[in-house]
Amino acid sequence: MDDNGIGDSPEEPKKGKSKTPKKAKDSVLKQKSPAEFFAENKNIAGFDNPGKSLYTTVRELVENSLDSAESIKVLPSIEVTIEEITKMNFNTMIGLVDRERVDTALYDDFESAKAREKRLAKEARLQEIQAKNASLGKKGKEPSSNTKGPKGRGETSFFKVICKDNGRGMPHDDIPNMFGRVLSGTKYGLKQTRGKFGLGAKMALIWSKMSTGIPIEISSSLRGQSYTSFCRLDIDIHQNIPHIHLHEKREDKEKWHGAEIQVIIEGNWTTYRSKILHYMRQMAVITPYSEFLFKFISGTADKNMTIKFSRRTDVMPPVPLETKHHPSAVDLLLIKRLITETSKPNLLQFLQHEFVNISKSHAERLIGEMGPDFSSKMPVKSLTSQQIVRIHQLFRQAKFDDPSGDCLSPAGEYNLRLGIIKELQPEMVATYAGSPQVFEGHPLIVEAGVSLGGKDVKQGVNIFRFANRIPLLFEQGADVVTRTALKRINWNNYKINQVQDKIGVFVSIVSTKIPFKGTGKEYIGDDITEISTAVKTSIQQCCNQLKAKIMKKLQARERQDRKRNLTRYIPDAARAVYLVLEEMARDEEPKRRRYEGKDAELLQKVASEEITEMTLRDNLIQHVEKVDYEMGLEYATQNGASEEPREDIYLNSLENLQNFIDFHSPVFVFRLIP
Ligand SMILES: Nc1ncnc2c1ncn2[C@@H]1O[C@H](COP(=O)(O)OP(=O)(O)OP(=O)(O)O)[C@@H](O)[C@H]1O
Repeated sequence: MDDNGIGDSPEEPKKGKSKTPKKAKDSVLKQKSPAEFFAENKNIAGFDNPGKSLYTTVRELVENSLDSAESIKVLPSIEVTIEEITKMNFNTMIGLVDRERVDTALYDDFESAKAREKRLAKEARLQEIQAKNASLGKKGKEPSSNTKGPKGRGETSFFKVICKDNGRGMPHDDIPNMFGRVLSGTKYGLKQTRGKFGLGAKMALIWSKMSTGIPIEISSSLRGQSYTSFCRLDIDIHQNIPHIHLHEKREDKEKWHGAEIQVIIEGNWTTYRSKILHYMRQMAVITPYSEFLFKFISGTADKNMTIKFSRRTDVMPPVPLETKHHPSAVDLLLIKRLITETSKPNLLQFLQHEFVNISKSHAERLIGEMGPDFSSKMPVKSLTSQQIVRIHQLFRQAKFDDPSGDCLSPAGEYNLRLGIIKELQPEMVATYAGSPQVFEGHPLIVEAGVSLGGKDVKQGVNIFRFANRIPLLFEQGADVVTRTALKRINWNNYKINQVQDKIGVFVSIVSTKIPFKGTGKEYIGDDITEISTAVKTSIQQCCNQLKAKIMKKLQARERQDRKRNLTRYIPDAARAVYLVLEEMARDEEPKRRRYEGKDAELLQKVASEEITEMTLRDNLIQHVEKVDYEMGLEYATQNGASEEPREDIYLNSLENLQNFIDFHSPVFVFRLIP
């Protein structure tokens, strides 16, 4: 067996074992395996083109690593390396001799002399503009990739992607199926996880098979295991089974637990570099308890990069719990499956234990409602198809309490706020965690953050979307968060200027079922009222908090302006008043009006220069200070504060067994870890 696995013909599946039924000679009917289907329609899983495939591969591997570390409550430490492989190295890897081009015009990136001349002229013009901009201190646009050279697919090249984590690892015998059988995974239960379909890692493998033909390599070790599993495999697309090249146990010298996956694929770093970096950055925002080390290695030193996203907190959100189905969310097929799988002997226990929100007495009432053919003690496995339909109909019509959000693990306001502050350093930020909602029987929690100002934030609304703690970067326009933020929030109402202010909108949705459009997990549609309403409410709640702060700021500024204006007129006013008083004090006796009491005393003091222009000026300044202070106090009192403006702090409920306490305030969330 050679080392790279290419050209191996290991453990060929036995012929005639295919499940495809024999077909009549003239039949045109064909079957497709899931692997074949996804290989032919890889765009629906986010593998649209080489660049996007590189992005999706990184994403799938990182998300698996996070799921894995979080599942054993270990703070994730993840290393992602993308190594560019030149065509020559790639050919050497697979044992292909590099060949010089002979007929250059045969190639897609061939450039005629005329086209070359035109391109060079364009480049020269661009360079001139850039030099001009640079001399004026302006930041010019980066040249677009198509001005760099002749057109063509030449931009794409090969990459080794390695993702190493400190997670759970995988059982030795399960590895081939986990990576080499489409639609196999450990996350199918009713639980909030990033992975769901049992597809992502296999798609990376299918793409490597399609683009480079080099198998995937997996190293893994379970906690406390004395060896490391190593597996090199590819996939038999036609039969949807793993094609194992090497599967062995190796000595684990480091006592490491986790997984390291290596895949060699075609990709495009130039066009997807910023998306990949954005993804890593946003992942760091939503999982500040993780540590990521991202490396890009290439033959060109100035392209290389190492970015460390440090851990900002040691507290992870609690591990999401597996839950049972809600009666309103099951279909006939699912009820039948639950009946087949249940260990409960009778109908009463089946209803009571296999679903949420059905107590014993409730189950008895439901059975009574099903009719005389049903009884509590009847064996659940004896139910006929018609009887199951009756149960299904009743589940549809009866009312049940909503599922609770206890099984969910939202990012938490603390993490969200920490991430926003770390990432954007805004001038103001507000966060809000909504109460659990329900969509088709699945609990759902929406959390939001709205920030104003900050570094590297564009004017207008900047949207950051997360679902089950995955950043969503594509299909932004159609997403429920974008639509809600741009169309259903009247920013003016909150004293925020939608066009001029730098607004950051962060929305994180967690659920046991995120209704993504497509398997690519790129966006959540805008057609689910429960979700769009919850998103709108959460953003509005943040805006309300911001409005209070903005109003305070505006009022403070108004006060300052008023004070500044009054102070500006004091010297003129003091001089004018003093001149009048001086005139009055100097008037000759007969002409002089008689002044009495305080007036006479004042004029006397002016005449004796006990009161001068400066005295008036000082008194006016003191008066303005006094009025300003009184107005400030009055405002603070109106707003519920006695002396200094005060803000409420409250304690979170301790019921859900989290070993920390959050102090919430409009200006901060403070986490106390006992
Ligand atoms: N780094 C890892 N550590 C531990 N287990 C892993 C790792 N990567 C993959 N697995 C296992 O392999 C299974 C298949 O992974 P795959 O990415 O194909 O699907 P998924 O994560 O279950 O779902 P999705 O297609 O939605 O991402 C996972 O369910 C998990 O059990």
